[in-house]
Amino acid sequence: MITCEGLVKIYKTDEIEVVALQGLNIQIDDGELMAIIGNSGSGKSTLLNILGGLDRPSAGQVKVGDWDLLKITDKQLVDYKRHTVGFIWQNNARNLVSYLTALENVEMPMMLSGNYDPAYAKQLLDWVGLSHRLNNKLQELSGGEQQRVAIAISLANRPRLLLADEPTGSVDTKTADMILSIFQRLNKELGVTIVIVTHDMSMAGKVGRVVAIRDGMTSSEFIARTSSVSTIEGVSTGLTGEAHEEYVVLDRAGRLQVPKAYLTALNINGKATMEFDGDTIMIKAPRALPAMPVNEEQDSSNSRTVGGKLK
Ligand SMILES: Nc1ncnc2c1ncn2[C@@H]1O[C@H](COP(=O)(O)OP(=O)(O)OP(=O)(O)O)[C@@H](O)[C@H]1O
Repeated sequence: MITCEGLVKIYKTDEIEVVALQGLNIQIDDGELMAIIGNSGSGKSTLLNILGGLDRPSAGQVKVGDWDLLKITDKQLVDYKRHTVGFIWQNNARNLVSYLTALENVEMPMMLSGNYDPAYAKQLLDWVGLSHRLNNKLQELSGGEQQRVAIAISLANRPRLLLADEPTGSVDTKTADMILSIFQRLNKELGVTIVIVTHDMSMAGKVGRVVAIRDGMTSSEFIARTSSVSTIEGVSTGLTGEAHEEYVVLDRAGRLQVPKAYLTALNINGKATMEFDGDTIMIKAPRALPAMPVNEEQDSSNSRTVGGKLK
């Protein structure tokens, strides 16, 4: 469904250029429910905004279904945003109108896109567990309920791809769990592909695949299996090794990102040696250069040797 290869995003502000994505590769399958994690500033939201058509890539390849988001025209982008992709933000006020009811909020985007379908609007609210709140105004709903309305709205135009940026960022654990189970249900019943950007490691741990982004590139991947406690750069991810296996990501040219903590621990800076013993690849700090041979006779007379020759 989604292919990004060598994806680059550069923000230019006055004289400063920020490289938010520097050659990112990621593949997301049709019907997948997956999460993207990474430290603040690693480029998660930038990636999501590009996939959602809210921001333009600078270079590289980014395809969603049949759409090429690097080459897409402004007119096509409107169509893409209206029909292919749905968005959920942490701050759900962006999606909702407080003086309308939950049902009206879901119906509104349907009307705007010419696909008014009140039965489907009710069905969506039922799926997110709000069939008893259809006619309540948004301001009468709790934060968690409003977030569930936002999920229903994001699906109003039957998108194939749902992008969620910190969807559980402002709700309690119980509501976060409920939101995740709604995602699981929608993914299963509608087959919609769901990409969640999150800091919430417990949420990440409950999806099939987690991709970690570091410095604007994909660094490692965690694939669900059945078991160990994993860490990324010494920070516990909350992804239990019992449930996830960690893989380092290699691009097509064989490049990989080595965590900064490992490089610092080995004092590797700029260069390293790599050895292959038929089974394992070892990356080591370069060996110290062999000491120059010293001519004792000359040494005692305080002369220096260079390459074994007297100077
Ligand atoms: N509109 C912008 N103009 C300039 N720089 C930007 C802009 N948006 C993001 N950046 C920069 O790009 C980098 C990546 O930002 P991004 O918001 O994608 O990170 P993030 O991983 O989502 O962080 P967070 O978890 O804090 O939201 C950061 O250095 C950020 O300062």
